[in-house]
Amino acid sequence: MTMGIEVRRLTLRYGRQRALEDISFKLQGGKIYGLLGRNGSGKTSLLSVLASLRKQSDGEVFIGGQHPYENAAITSQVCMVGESVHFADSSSIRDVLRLAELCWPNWDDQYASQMLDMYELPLKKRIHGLSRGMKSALSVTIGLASRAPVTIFDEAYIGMDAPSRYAFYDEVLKDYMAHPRTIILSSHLIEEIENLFEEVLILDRGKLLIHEESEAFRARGASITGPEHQIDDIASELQVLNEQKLASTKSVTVYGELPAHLLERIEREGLAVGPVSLQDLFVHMTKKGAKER
Ligand SMILES: Nc1ncnc2c1ncn2[C@@H]1O[C@H](COP(=O)(O)OP(=O)(O)OP(=O)(O)O)[C@@H](O)[C@H]1O
Repeated sequence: MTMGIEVRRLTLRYGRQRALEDISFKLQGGKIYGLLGRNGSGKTSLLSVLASLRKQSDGEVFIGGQHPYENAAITSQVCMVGESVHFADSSSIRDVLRLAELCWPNWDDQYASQMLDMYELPLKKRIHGLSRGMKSALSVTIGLASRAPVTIFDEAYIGMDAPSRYAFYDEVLKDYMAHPRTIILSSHLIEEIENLFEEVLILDRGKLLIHEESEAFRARGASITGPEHQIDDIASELQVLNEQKLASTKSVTVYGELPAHLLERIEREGLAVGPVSLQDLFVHMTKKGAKER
């Protein structure tokens, strides 16, 4: 079962501090979405509103066509997990699983046990005895085993070591193929995870900067390298995100479709054109001083 999400003119304030400002987007659902943004850009705030952990100050949110806040029919269909689980320290992993089973009707206990075996987490272990990485592993286990139609991982895997994270990425894809649903992953480890994203949303200082299919977004970025004067001339017609110079050679990262006459010129003059990673696009677009698009 998949559920779409629609956000209309969403604003969230904490007292006088505005964390999200006039955000609108529509997610068709049944896809893996990446939510990116620098520290403090509003990712957790947005995800908390989607998971009904907070109520927006203005605007509307629809999940499966309904307002989710204090709506049990929807909140039981949404599971958001963060870096560690919010259960009493004295609870055992077994207690946590029993609670999770009560929260999410699609909970798959057998699958949760498989995940716990994979992460070598014994059921009798108590939360206070778990390392940071183990708490993350328990968190992602809950997220995946919830089989919630909207499953949200807010930096949930950040505390895990690289082999555990890669095992999680594999598991997300496998489980999503077997049980298609709407999965949202927020992450700072973009290079590791970007191949999972079908669509990407980028928040910048509380505003939605980009919402696009990942491939289309990546395809808009290019790096062009060659002699400085030629590159400067070409770049003057393009939106330049970044420049690097080494002796008389210059490389620019540009954003936007390259017009045919520039492509011809680049080929004629033997300049090098290469792709730009999603991470590089993100870094250049959200760095301090980057122009608002
Ligand atoms: N409980 C709160 N009370 C007041 N301000 C808050 C609260 N939670 C977040 N904020 C502020 O709201 C803004 C967005 O924070 P949020 O945690 O949503 O960002 P984030 O993108 O998840 O950041 P990070 O990547 O660092 O986790 C920040 O300016 C933050 O200081």
